[in-house]
Amino acid sequence: MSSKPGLILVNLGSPDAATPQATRKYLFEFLHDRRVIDTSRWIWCPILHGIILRVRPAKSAKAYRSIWNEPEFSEKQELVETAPLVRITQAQTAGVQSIFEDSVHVEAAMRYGNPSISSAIDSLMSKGCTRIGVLPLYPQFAGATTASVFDGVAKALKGRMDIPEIRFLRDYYREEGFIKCLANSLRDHLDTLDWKPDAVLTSYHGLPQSYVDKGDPYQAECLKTTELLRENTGYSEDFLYSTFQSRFGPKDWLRPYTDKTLESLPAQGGKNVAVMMPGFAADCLETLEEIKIEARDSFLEAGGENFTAVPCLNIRNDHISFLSELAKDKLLQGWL
Ligand SMILES: C=CC1=C(C)c2cc3[nH]c(cc4nc(cc5[nH]c(cc1n2)c(C)c5CCC(=O)O)C(CCC(=O)O)=C4C)c(C)c3C=C
Ligand SMILES: [Fe+2]
Ligand SMILES: [Fe+2]
Repeated sequence: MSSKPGLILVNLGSPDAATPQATRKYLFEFLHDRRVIDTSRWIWCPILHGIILRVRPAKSAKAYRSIWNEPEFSEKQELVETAPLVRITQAQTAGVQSIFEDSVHVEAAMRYGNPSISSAIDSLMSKGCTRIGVLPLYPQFAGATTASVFDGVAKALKGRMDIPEIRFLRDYYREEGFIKCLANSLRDHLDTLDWKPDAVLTSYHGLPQSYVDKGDPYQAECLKTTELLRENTGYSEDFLYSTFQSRFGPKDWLRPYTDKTLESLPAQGGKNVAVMMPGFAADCLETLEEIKIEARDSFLEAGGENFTAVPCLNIRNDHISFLSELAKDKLLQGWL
C-alpha cells in the first residue's frame, strides 16, 4: 500500500469494437446522459429508442471501421483492438506516468464505455491512493463534456463506504503551455507541406446554440483559444478563425459550421486550407473521419485544391510535458 496520489486522465470514450452492436451499447449510454441531451425524457426516449438506436449504430460503426487503425503509431497495425481515442488516451497516460516516474499512479478513463471511471478509481484505491486528481481532457469547459465527467466521478463514488479526496480540473484553454503546444503543432505540420494555406480553420466540436443561450461558457472559451493562438502565431483574424463541426440532430448548433465554411471557401478564393482541432486532445472519429475524410472530400468537390488536417496534440512530447505540468500545478500541489 502507498500514500502516493492518483491521477486520472478522462476522455469521452468510444465503442469497444467497430461493430453495430458495440456502437449501439456505447450510444445508448452516451445519449442517455442529460448533460448531453437536455430534452425531456418523454420526448427524447421514443426518438432515441425508436429511431436513433435503430439507425445510427450501423452508420457510426462503418465510420469507426474506416479509422480504427488511425493514426499509425507503429507497424503492428493488425494488433490494434481499441478505438483511436482510447488508444491515444492510454498512450498519453503512459507518457504522463513516465514523467512522474513512481511518485504518482496514473490511470486512463472514459466517460462512456471502457475503461470506465469506476474501474480507474478501483485500480487507484487498490494501490492505496487516498487522494485523486481528475483531469478531463477537454481544454474548453462544456456542460456536455467536463461537467458530465464530474457527474461520472460522483456516480462512480456513490454508495462506496469510503471515498478518496478528489480534485477536479475545470478547463485549460487559457494555459500558456497549451497555446504553445497548439502553435508548435501547427508550425510543425505546415512545415511538412509543399504548399501554403490561404486559411487555417480552428474547428471545435459543436454544441446546440440553446445550451450557450442558457449559460454554457463553451463557445466563449473556444473563441478565446483561437484568439490566444492568433496572438502567439501572429496570424490575422481573416487567416486563422473558428468554426464548429459535428452537428447532431435538427437543432440550431454553434456557427459558423465547419462543413459549410469549407464548401464556400473555394468560391471566395480559399483553395488551400488547413484545419486544426484545438478542442480535441486526441484524434478520434470526429477528427479522423469527419474532418480528415469527409470534410476533405467536400472541400475538394467544391473546388478546393489542397486540404490538410493538423493532427491533434496526441502524444507529442510537448503535450505530454504540458499535461504533466498542468496536473502537478493544478491537481497534485502539496500531495507530492
Ligand atoms: C447532442 C449530442 C452531442 C453533444 C451535445 C456533443 C458534445 C460534444 N462532444 C464532444 C466530443 C466528442 N464527441 C464525439 C462523438 C459523438 N458526439 C455525439 C453527439 C454529441 N456530442 C455523438 C452521437 C458522437 C458519436 C459518434 C457518432 O455516432 O457520430 C467524439 C468522438 C468519439 C470517438 O469514439 O472517437 C468526441 C471526442 C465535445 C468536445 C462536445 C461538446 C463541446
Ligand atoms: Fe431511454
Ligand atoms: Fe460529441
